[in-house]
Amino acid sequence: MTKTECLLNLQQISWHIDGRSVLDGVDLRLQRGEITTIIGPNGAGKTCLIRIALGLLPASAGTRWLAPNLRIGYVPQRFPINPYLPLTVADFLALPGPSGQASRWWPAPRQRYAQQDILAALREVGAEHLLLHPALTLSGGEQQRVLLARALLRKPDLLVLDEPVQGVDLSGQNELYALIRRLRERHGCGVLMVSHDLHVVMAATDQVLCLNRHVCCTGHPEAVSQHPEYQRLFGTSSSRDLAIYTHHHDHHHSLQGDATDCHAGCTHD
Ligand SMILES: Nc1ncnc2c1ncn2[C@@H]1O[C@H](COP(=O)(O)OP(=O)(O)OP(=O)(O)O)[C@@H](O)[C@H]1O
Repeated sequence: MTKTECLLNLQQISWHIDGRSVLDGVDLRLQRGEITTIIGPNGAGKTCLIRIALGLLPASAGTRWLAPNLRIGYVPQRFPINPYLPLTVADFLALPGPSGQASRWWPAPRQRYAQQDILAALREVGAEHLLLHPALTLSGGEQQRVLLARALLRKPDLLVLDEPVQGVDLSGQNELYALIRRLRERHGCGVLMVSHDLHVVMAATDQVLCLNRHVCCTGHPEAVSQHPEYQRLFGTSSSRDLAIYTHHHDHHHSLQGDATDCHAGCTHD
């Protein structure tokens, strides 16, 4: 595994619907081992961009490149379970998952997951105790852990999460982001996620892409929070409040995340 291995490269992606431009000329590049978070206001095109990255939505223009044989684990915004199906968490995780590409004529082949893999995935996300719970009665944070376990069963090179902390309280959000960081380290995967504001992701992400139909700004979260486009979208108070979430160090970052004035004794914590 190399740190600079590119997993996903979207170039000049545009998407139009009903004569309306939803995404316009968006670039996004993600490396193995890196966490990139897409932020932006409601309707900014975050979910559409994720769906284009996943290949679920064809772009109107631009190119999408994935590393060969890339395995993607996807954690959707909502729990994809029919309310009339009384599944336990174990039943849900045992549903066969795709194990290859769909062709024009045939759906993707599916694979069954072994019991020990299901248990290991649940253990990894701290949700082993939920094995026999009815899937539909889980809390927001429990649902996200179970969906993460499901994504891990694919042994992903790239984890894609659409608003993973939606409906989760603040301490639960911090726990979930810490879990995502641990999974990135343990599996050496890349992570692409959507979030609504930079506040909670500040300490959890390497790169931020601030989207509002086009890319407003992109780079290290600290640098993005100072960018005029970010402040115009989220207000200047939002970047002031970020100070409490910032990790402490004694140098600054460029938009690319490089330390601009790092000296021999400077520190990160
Ligand atoms: N299938 C579709 N048909 C028509 N319009 C669509 C379709 N899918 C998305 N849109 C529109 O595209 C825009 C961007 O939607 P998207 O779901 O990507 O926004 P978002 O940034 O994820 O928003 P939110 O933060 O509210 O989840 C919205 O105005 C939405 O109504």
